[in-house]
Amino acid sequence: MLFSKRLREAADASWEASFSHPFVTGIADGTLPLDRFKHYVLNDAYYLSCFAQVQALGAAKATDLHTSNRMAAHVQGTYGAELSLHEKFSGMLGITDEERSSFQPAPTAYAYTSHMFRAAYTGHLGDIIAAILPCYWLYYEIGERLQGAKPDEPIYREWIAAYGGEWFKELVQEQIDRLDAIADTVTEADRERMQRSFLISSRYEYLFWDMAYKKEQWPV
Ligand SMILES: Cc1ncc(C[n+]2csc(CCO)c2C)c(N)n1
Repeated sequence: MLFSKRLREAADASWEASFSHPFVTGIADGTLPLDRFKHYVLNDAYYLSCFAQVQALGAAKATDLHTSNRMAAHVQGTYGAELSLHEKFSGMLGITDEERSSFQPAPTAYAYTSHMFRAAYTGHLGDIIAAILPCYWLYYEIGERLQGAKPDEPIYREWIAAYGGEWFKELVQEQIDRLDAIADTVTEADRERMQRSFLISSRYEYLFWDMAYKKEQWPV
């Protein structure tokens, strides 16, 4: 069985929990209150800037020039996503420069990005791909599921459109193929560590919706 298939099956319960989380279903039917989406956007901007750094560490840890180049190209893709997130959604949601500059990540955003940095600094490229793949792949599956949805709220229609489409599918498949190729060359202990990391990221993806839905803050 392909390593990626083994991971996808192991993560199924937490992915199903993401699909049915009220934040996700609330985007699809347009009932999600905008203040919760704004909490998501602010934390996601922080998440994306860390994600790009982790991808760049992947470029540095790659052992051939082609892979370094592709990982660096993915950094640029994340930058593009971050820019449109800031530009489109900040205007639509009335996020001010002050709000952005004084923003501090909520506990879950901080913990999830710390998990990815841990994989990046302590592991090899396979550990990095394992930690960042749920981000690509889960959003692709959510994008597919939400394609038929036409919420009244234009922001949510934009969000749904961002994760549908062929360009995104190709990026996701590229990282899945990269993970499977690396998995063939490493030890079983490496594969087990990569699987654990993939599962932790999958659980954090669920917690990220929950963080936004509950407008999670630091307790003190
Ligand atoms: C918490 C969280 N998880 C996943 C994504 C989606 N995402 C972020 S970067 C990237 C790769 C290239 O753009 C993808 C798919 C998100 N935005 N926020």
